[in-house]
Amino acid sequence: MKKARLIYNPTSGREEIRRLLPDILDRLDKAGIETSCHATTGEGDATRAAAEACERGYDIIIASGGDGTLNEVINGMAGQSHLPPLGIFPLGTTNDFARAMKIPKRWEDYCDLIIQNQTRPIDIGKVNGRHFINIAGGGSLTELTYEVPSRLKTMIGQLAYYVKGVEKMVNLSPMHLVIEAAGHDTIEGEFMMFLIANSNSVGGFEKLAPGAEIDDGMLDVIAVRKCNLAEFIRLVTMALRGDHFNDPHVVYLKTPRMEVISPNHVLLNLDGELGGELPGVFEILPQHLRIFA
Ligand SMILES: Nc1ncnc2c1ncn2[C@@H]1O[C@H](COP(=O)(O)OP(=O)(O)OP(=O)(O)O)[C@@H](O)[C@H]1O
Repeated sequence: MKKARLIYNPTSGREEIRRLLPDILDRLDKAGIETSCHATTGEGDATRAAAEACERGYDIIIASGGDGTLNEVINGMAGQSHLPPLGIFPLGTTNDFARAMKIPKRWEDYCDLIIQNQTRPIDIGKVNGRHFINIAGGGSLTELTYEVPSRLKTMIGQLAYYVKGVEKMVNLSPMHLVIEAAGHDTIEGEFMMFLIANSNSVGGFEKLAPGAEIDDGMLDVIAVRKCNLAEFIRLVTMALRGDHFNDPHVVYLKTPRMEVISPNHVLLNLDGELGGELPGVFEILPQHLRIFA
């Protein structure tokens, strides 16, 4: 019998996990996967629970929640000597990573993937001792993901981000950045935002970093040079179609390692959560984890 640890955020998304849990446990159990659960209690708890599950030698870890919960779980796992494969039930408001990995929406189908032990290796991003699985970024617009209150997300879902996004866009301000990426010349200037993608699905923009592959050992960097609000909105609409790469405001590069410094106070967003601030050394941990996908 295999042993799995299911770490779930009971408050994620529309709180569906409470209803699904007995059926998930039953399906796994019947297939020989004995699963115990840990319900998270607040910030940082999923990280502690995931680290403990590695230390206790579980065969499988499963994270249930949104991108925030997933980020906490991989932060508990990264660097552990015993690294079991990770399953993901994407039950948050935003599930960018699961979308990028084409994780089945039906929980039954995903249980079957776990039961069949279908895994693939994935890279993990790291900056200043913290990890991200999908995306890192900086600039005032990227702050919106942690400014949206959880209650509002439970009530109106993705719409909560659009409401806040419009509010933030009106107040966009540039920052000065020096970007030193391995294999590239130094880039310096005024920027509105920068994003560092590990997968190709970011904030619902599936064509933002089409070249980003989850296991290529590379970070895909997209930085937007200073522009006015009208130009920025035009860029966002171009990004929806994947046409933004030809715009002179957009810097795009691939690198395994990059240092970013700024004289401004720039907060970092890691998978939608607040993740410290610049300066930052971003690097990739190639094929560090295996996920069921
Ligand atoms: N019991 C809890 N009560 C309140 N907050 C919690 C609890 N457990 C975990 N959290 C916090 O909730 C945060 C966000 O959760 P999560 O990402 O799973 O889903 P979400 O809020 O639906 O939306 P999103 O996917 O957009 O982040 C986590 O980073 C975690 O710190």
